Amino acid sequence: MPQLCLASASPRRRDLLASIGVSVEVYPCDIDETPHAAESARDYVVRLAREKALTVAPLISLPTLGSDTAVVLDGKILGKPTDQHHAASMLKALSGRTHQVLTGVAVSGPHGVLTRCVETRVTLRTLSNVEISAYWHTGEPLDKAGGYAIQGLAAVFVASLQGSYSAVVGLPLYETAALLRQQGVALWDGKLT
Ligand SMILES: Cc1cn([C@H]2C[C@H](O)[C@@H](COP(=O)(O)OP(=O)(O)OP(=O)(O)O)O2)c(=O)[nH]c1=O
Repeated sequence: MPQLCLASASPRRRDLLASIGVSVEVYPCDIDETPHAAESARDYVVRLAREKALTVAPLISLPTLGSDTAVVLDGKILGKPTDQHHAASMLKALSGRTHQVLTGVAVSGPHGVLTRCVETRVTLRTLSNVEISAYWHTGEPLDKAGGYAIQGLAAVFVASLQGSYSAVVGLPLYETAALLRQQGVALWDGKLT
């Protein structure tokens, strides 16, 4: 029996929830992800997480989770790369520097919509043009914010991380578990705490 509806097409989010024992029913939802004028990156990821959850919530009688992950450099949101040139320009900008990864999570349920925003700081080592080009041809950057996947081949680029590794992959598990408990979703540690 599913415990939660996951309003997401991301296999990473489903796998992360499975890793803490939460079974989900997946309802992918496609919303407009254009940032609003003068919207902060934190407001942006929380708004999208909330919109994803609320688009799907009326369709199913389970608590519903939406999430959004954005890579932010110097206050600018870097989305998913549209082509090789775009991916290369993002990785060149991130090379040798520290950026933020912001992940918004929203869980709708009996207590309304509860949200969190988790910030992680990631430092990439200096990347050569040859590496950036070779990385594009692995196919990994295409559906990832900022054009890299920390859980994949790009792990060799990541010099350090401060914050939540799972949030960078798409869902901050510690904070998500707290939201799920507040909405009455039973987690494996529920009777032990
Ligand atoms: C930085 C980084 C991002 N990502 C992913 C997480 C997110 O899935 C994706 C950012 O896009 P999102 O719009 O957050 O999510 P999505 O389009 O994959 O799924 P949905 O909107 O249906 O929920 O980038 C990684 O997998 N690894 C990384 O290291």
